[in-house]
Amino acid sequence: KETPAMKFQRQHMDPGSSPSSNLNYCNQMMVYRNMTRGRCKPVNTFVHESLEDVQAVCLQGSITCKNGQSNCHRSGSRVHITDCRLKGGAKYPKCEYRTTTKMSYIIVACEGRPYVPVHFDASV
Ligand SMILES: Nc1ncnc2c1ncn2[C@@H]1O[C@H](C(=O)NS(=O)(=O)C[C@H]2[C@@H](O)[C@H](n3ccc(=O)[nH]c3=O)O[C@@H]2CO)[C@@H](O)[C@H]1O
Repeated sequence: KETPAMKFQRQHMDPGSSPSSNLNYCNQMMVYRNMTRGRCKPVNTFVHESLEDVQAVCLQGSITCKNGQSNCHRSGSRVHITDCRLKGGAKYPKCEYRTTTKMSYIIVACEGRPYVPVHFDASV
């Protein structure tokens, strides 16, 4: 059974690739990481930093999440991310994404013991 922490890593971690100028990055990765089954996930961010560095975000001060919980944390510095956003005309099962690579602070929600990222809240 996939744990929330494993799901976070499947959906949001991609330390292996440097921010890609590959415009097909999202079209490929959203399929590889199983976010286009049954529906096209509308928005998804991949983080191009080590797992350790992203897990360390949980050690930052607590802030309020979009859903009102207070178990969110913002990264201490900007990190390399790629935002995948479903294109306007895209119709399931043809999930077509716009790939945008940038440096941003990330906000994640953390839970459990060990206290690790389980949800990507936003990039700012
Ligand atoms: N505080 C919490 N503490 C613990 N758990 C919490 C908490 N909050 C939610 N969960 C849980 O997380 C799960 C989950 O999938 N939440 S999700 O909002 O749909 C994820 C968003 C994100 O994947 C993506 N997105 C969005 C923006 C962006 O820049 N980049 C980007 O990738 O879009 C998705 C929809 O927005 C769900 O089980 C919920 O219960």
